[in-house]
Amino acid sequence: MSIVQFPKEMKWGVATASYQIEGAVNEGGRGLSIWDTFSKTPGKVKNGDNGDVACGSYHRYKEDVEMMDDLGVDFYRFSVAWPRIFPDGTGEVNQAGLDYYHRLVDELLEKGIQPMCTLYHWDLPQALQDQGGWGNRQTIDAFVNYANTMFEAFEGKIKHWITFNEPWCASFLSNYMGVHAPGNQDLQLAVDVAHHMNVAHGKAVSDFRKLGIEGQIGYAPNVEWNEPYSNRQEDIDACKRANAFHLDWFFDPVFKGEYPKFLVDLFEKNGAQLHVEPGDMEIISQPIDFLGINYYSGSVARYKENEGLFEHERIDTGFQKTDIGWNIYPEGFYNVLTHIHKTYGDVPIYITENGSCYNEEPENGRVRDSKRIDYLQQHLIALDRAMKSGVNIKGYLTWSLMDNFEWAEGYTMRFGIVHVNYRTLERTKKDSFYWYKQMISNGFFERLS
Ligand SMILES: CCOCCOc1ccc(-c2cn(C[C@@H]3NC[C@@H](O)[C@H]3O)nn2)cc1
Repeated sequence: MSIVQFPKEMKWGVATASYQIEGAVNEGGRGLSIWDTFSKTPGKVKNGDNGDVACGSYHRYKEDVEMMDDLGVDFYRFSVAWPRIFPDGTGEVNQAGLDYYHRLVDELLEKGIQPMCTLYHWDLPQALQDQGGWGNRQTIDAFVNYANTMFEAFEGKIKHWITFNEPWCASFLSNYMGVHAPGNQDLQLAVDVAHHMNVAHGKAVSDFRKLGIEGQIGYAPNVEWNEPYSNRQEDIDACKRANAFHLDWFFDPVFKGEYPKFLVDLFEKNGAQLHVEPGDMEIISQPIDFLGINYYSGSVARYKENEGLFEHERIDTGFQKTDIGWNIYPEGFYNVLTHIHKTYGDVPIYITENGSCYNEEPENGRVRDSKRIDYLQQHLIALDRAMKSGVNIKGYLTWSLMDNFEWAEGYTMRFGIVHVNYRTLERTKKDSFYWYKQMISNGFFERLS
C-alpha cells in the first residue's frame, strides 16, 4: 500500500457557481440573466429544469459554510451573479445584491475560509443580451464597470479573483454549438464573443492593478486533452486542431499576445473573421497572478474528412466513463498540465475545477459514491505526477461542493460531494465528502490501486 503525499503548502477547496446553487432568482433585487431565459425556453434544458430554486443557497449559505468548515477547506470558489449587482447590467448598483455577498464572504472569513470569487460564470444580465450581449463590444465596458464595483466593494475581504470561468463554454459552446445560453449557432458571433471576453478579462486585470487592489487575479479556462488515434500526420493534425480549440485560442492571447494563426485561418476559411482592434492584444496579454484550470476529461481524436469544423472525431478506445458519459482520463490531466507548463511557462496554477458525475442516491442516510472517490484518487495521483514534473500547482478545488444545476443537463447529473434533495433541499454528505475531509486533514491518501 503506497501513499500520495502533497506539500504542506498545498491548498484545498471546493467550487460552485451562482446560477447553479443560489435560487432566489426574484429576490434581493436580482435582475434576469440569460440562463433564466434559456432554461425557460422549451427544449433547452432537460426536464425543463431551471435555477429558480436550485440548492437554495441564497438562503442556506450559512449551512453550506458550516459544511465547508467541517470539510476543513482553505478556499471556497463561488461566483457572483452579475444581475444581483447590476440588475440591468449597468446603471445603479443594487445594494441588496452586494449585501448578500458580504454576508457570504463574512461567514467564510469567520471560519478562516478564503473566498475565491469568479466574476463571470455565465449568468449575463438579460438586459445586456437584449443589446447584443457579448457579441456587442460595449459589453466589455459593462463588465469592467461591474468588476471594478466588486473589486472596490470587497477590497481586503476577497483576495483571489477570477475574471471568467470557461470562456470556451461561454463563447463557442453557447454561440456556435448552441448547447448553452444564449443558444446561438453562429461561428462569427462566437469568435467575436470569445475575443470580447478576452479583452474584458484584460481590461479588468488592468483596472485591478490601477486600483491597487490587494490580492491576486487570474482566469479559469476549461481544458480537455486529446491524443491522436495514430501517428499518421492527418490524425496528429486533427488532434492539434481539437486541442487548440479549447487551449491555444484562450491561452495564446493571454500568454503570447496573439491568436494561433492556423486557427485564425481555419475560422476565416469557415467565414468567421477575427475583429481585433488596436491595443486589444496588449490589454489581453498583461500578466495574471495565477491560472485556474478546469479539467474533467479528454479523448482520442482521429481525422475524419468533412466532420465538423475541425474534421475530427472522438474515438471510443475503451475508457471507463462517468454517469454523464465523459471519459475517465487522468493521464489527460497530467498531459494537459505538463503541456501548459512547457508551452506557457511557470505560471502558478490552481485546479479550479475537477470532479466527476455520479448519480447515487442516499440509502439509509448514506451515499456510497466509491466511484467518485476513485476518480478523485486517480486525478490527484496524476496531479502529484505533474507537480513532481515541475508544474507549479498552488491548490486543488473539486467540482463541486454539492449537487447542483448542471446547465443543459438540469438536475439529472450530480457532481457534488454532498447530495442535495431538490424537493426538500436537504444536504447529505456523501462518502466522498468524508474521504476528501480526511485527505485534506492528512495531506496525503493511501492509493487503493
Ligand atoms: C455539440 C456537443 O456538445 C456536447 C456538450 O458539450 C459540453 C462541453 C463541456 C461541458 C462542460 C460542463 N462542465 C462542468 C461545468 N464547468 C463549470 C461548472 O459550471 C460545471 O457545471 N464543464 N464543461 C458541457 C457540455
